[in-house]
Amino acid sequence: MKMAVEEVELPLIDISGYLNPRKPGDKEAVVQQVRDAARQYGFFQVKGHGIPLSLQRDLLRCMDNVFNLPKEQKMKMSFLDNPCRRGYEASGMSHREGDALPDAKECFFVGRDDPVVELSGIYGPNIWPDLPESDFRGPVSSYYQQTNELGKSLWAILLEGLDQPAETVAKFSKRPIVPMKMIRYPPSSNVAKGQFGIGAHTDFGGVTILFQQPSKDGLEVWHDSREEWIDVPALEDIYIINCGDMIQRWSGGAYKSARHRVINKVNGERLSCATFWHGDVHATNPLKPDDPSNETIGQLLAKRFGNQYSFSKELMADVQAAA
Ligand SMILES: O=C(O)CCC(=O)C(=O)O
Ligand SMILES: [Fe+2]
Repeated sequence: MKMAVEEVELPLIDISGYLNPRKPGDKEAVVQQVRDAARQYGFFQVKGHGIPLSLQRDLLRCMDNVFNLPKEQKMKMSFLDNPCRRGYEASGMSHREGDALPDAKECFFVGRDDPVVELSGIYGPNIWPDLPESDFRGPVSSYYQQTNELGKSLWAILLEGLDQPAETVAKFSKRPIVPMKMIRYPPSSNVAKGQFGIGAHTDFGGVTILFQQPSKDGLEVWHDSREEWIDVPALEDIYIINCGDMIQRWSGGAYKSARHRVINKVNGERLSCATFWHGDVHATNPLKPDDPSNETIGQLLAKRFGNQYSFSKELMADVQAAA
């Protein structure tokens, strides 16, 4: 393993100047910092994001509540039995190429809560654990809404950084696909040698909004030109934002989709929650509106998850037929 000569830190950007500008130039300053970070790292830390600390703490409590349910109760909510891949994923169920062992993490997925299943489960209802409203569904739903809004604002900032009007985001946010994944990593002492909390990967799509349990370090981001992993601290009220493969592709490589992984560094469990803001299923690259060969978000999604889920052929047919 290569030793770092000097510690590199991801840029920390206060985006409140964009969300609530007080004077001329506030928005532009944020756009510029985000553009630089997305170009250089594909990842950055964010404060001034507007998500209340009390809601973040509620979310942690809800994650504890669902993951502490008995194993049989969790397995009854298995995402493999759910038409929309919502619900529980047990430890050891996802395996990344090149890794000796499957990921140690367990997850719980929610998404847009639509009443009926559509498009092979791209849209549809969530599954909720049998817990009082205030111990899961209520706070999780509010948190989901808030990160949804934040995702849209971040997209607007990223688009402005590519000399697009912020309104361009409206072209692909009528009914955006926004899966949210709550994650629990086992204590480092329970993880086998060679096993990662989550193995090295890039995120598939648009903007990822990552919440980490304060002081539970573990995330590492690959820095291409330095050829080393950068440690990302888990700090209270600081979000980690990154660009997925679709953004890298759409921006012609201007913004990076960086590889990252999690090795739980602490002795206790580590909680995190990632919201993946992709966009409308039939939307194409808003930066090249006239390119007829552009794939839709739904097609890219079906392709990427082709080898992971059996439903994917059906999904591909559905997104094609409806396009
Ligand atoms: O838990 C984390 O800190 C990162 C999770 C992640 O990279 C993912 O779910 O794609
Ligand atoms: Fe990721």
